[in-house]
Amino acid sequence: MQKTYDLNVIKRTSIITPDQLREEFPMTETATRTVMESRQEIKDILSGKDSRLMVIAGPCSIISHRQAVEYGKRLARLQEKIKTTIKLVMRVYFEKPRTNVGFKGLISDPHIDKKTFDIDEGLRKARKILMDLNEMGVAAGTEILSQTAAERLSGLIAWACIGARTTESQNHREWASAFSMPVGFKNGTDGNLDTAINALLAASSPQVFVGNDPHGVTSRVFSGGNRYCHIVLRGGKRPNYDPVSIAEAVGFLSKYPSLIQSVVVDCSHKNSGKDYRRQGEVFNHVLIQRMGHTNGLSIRPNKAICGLMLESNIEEGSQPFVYGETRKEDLNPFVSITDACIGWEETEDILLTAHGQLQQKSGS
Ligand SMILES: O=C[C@H](O)[C@H](O)COP(=O)(O)O
Ligand SMILES: C=C(OP(=O)(O)O)C(=O)O
Repeated sequence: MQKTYDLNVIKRTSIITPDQLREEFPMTETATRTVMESRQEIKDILSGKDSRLMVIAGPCSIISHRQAVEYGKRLARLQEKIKTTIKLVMRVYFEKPRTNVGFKGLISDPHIDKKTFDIDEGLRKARKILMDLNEMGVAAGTEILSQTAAERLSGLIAWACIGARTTESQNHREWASAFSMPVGFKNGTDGNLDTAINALLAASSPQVFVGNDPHGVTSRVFSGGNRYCHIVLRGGKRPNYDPVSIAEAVGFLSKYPSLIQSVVVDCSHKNSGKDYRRQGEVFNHVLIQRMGHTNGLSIRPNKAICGLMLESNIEEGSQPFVYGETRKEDLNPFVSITDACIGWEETEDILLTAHGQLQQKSGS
């Protein structure tokens, strides 16, 4: 018989199972504490029990252990200084959803050579980075793009995000309904809010879907529904961090009282017009909306704004990178090879200033 399937498959190789990876990098008490406490803090912020602001800050993509740990150390020191007003979560993004083609992140290609695609090594690197960050007390946030990564790493994640390109995907909504951590859904790439609201409705409901058990065996999964799914505004055809757009999102959410009524605003992507230098301006604009009347301006506080996201790296901007041509050894690990980011100094400045303002506001 002529073969009718797999005609475009060149080869298959097996990958490490969730159990095997967890055995190689077992949880520690400190890491467990970081994950569980951070998840609870984030849940409390989302539901309004904790009045602090959540800020998810970190590189567009993680490209090395050295970069992740160096950024994490700085974030941990900063967290100590601003912990009374801001809960920091580090962007630890190992999977990049591309508009068409390109580097898909450290898990897909840890040697960044467009040749080896050593996914086992990528998963090991990712788990080691997450272990080390959690050991340092840094809460990790990541985009979940594949079920494979979710099943192997989710125990180390405090906050997860479903990106603009996958918010409409039924599979991603199903996985989110089973996740143990709060999950943000971005609005669609065109700015569509319906997609994100439908995602929240689906992910907060119990679901039955096909997944894998800890040994990697295909199984039916029965999920309970995730009560802590929320919307992340990232702009689309136009930015959506202005008061009218945020009011529109909050108004839309209010039709579904069982959903989280707070929103997180991504200062990057289409909210900054993909110009990293504008992130600080977007951040401050949203902070004023959240705090309300400040410096003589008459603005009502918008408590529905519970979080902000910054794409920030150790050094600002991005570096020249041609996937498959630029050698990993020639890359500066502290500069982005995907979206351009603000640098550490600016990040620290934005967050310390915000802390000062929030402190002043709560004291007034
Ligand atoms: O945050 C990252 C990018 O915006 C996203 O992965 C899309 O990137 P691309 O349009 O360069 O493929
Ligand atoms: C890809 C990202 O964002 P978005 O889904 O909003 O494009 C990201 O945050 O890295």
